[in-house]
Amino acid sequence: MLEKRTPIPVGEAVKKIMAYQLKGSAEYISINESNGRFLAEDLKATHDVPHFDRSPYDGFAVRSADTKEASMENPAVFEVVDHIGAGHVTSKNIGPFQAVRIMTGAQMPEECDAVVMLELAKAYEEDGKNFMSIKRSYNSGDNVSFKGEDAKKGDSLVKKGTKINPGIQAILATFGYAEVPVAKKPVIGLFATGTELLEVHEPLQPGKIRNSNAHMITAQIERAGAEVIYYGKLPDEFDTCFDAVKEALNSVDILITTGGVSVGDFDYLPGIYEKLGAEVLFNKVAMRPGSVTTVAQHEGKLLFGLSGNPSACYVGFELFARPIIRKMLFSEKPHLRKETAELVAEFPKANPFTRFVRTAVNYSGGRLVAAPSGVDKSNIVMSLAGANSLMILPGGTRGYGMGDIVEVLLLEDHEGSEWPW
Ligand SMILES: Nc1nc2c(c(=O)[nH]1)N[C@H]1C(S)=C(S)[C@@H](COP(=O)(O)OP(=O)(O)OC[C@H]3O[C@@H](n4cnc5c(N)ncnc54)[C@H](O)[C@@H]3O)O[C@H]1N2
Ligand code: MOO
Ligand SMILES: [Mg+2]
Repeated sequence: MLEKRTPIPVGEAVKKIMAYQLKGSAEYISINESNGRFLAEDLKATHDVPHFDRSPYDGFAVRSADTKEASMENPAVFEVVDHIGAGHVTSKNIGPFQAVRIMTGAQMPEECDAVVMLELAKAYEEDGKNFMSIKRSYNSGDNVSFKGEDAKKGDSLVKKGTKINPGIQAILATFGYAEVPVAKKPVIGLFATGTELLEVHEPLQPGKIRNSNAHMITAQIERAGAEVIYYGKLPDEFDTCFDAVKEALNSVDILITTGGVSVGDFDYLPGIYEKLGAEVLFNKVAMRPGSVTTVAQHEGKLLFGLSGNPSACYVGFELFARPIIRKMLFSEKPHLRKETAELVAEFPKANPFTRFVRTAVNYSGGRLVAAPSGVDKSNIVMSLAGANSLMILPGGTRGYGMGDIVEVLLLEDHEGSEWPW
């Protein structure tokens, strides 16, 4: 007899998954490989930056007290007793009315407390000695880049769980992280099920289609920050699928399958979970697409049975698999970021289910506007290409139209949200 499934709200389904404390772990990798990875520790300043006072200009380091009387009519004259570029430190003691020709980035001589830009000084030579004169006065600290101006030792800089970007690369290098503590990428196994599936290089045959889900989900897993082991496609045969799933579970943190999860005669995933003795957390969600998304837990591992229908598969991954992956990457905001946008399309028909419409959001005159990125059906592939977001249209008694303010979940954002439901 056909089993009756009870749909649960999206938020409840996500909560059940997040209750599984799949633990992330850390590893050290070369800074050269760390861009795009997720920090496994808070970053703190381990020393002042810069760690010495330095010149921010090419110019002359002076003692500001010696400049006090300088004016257009009465220039102050300095003997230039040394000449240093960045990386060099003067060994001279700088006395009254002496200066050091200093280049950007070079350490300030101890006695000097101001820098005159080259353009504002007149340099000349007399009797084999170097001099320069200035026509204005300087205050202590003028044109000095002070120790600790960029960061003070102990400052909190970047939070654990943040995705490493080019700016964070600069910080890591500044503090000498040749090896960077990052979250180990969770290992996600992937099977695409379906006797109808052809590999990407195979010519079309009657009744068969190319396996697009495997490539799509692989890219989604990578976008989420995890590592994928693609085990290939499986025919709709119970024993073959059961053995493959059981075996793969030994080597992965999470196992994702696509297809075979609904109520069809060749939809074997529900039977496979049962034979495994896995605990099914839910097998129906009150949403479209992706209503058949099923998640089970077996010996501390999660099994995601995503729909075979491409758009349903895509949405199921983003709402349910992405957050647990991000959690294993130490994110405090593992869910998709939610924003509001103005709808620039018509959805006149009321729908009983909450819909997640593949959407392109864009800025227009300072506002965020949302338009569907193609046909809104779960078996559609083409609308996925232009989707940078999922528009949430709650189920109810009315449709939605131009100008309505809707909520959107951003797919390519790196901030995330703590809990959008
Ligand atoms: N009687 C009912 N039939 C269906 C129901 C239902 O509630 N009662 N739910 C429908 C909904 S909603 C969805 S979504 C699909 C889910 O189907 P499955 O997850 O079991 O997936 P399959 O049956 O294996 O395939 C569905 C569809 O997707 C195509 N597919 C599968 N794998 C791939 C792939 N790797 N790449 C591209 N396309 C793929 C497959 O050929 C089918 O067309 O069930 C409805 N039916
Ligand atoms: O609900 Mo199915 O899971 O739309 O696509
Ligand atoms: Mg099916």
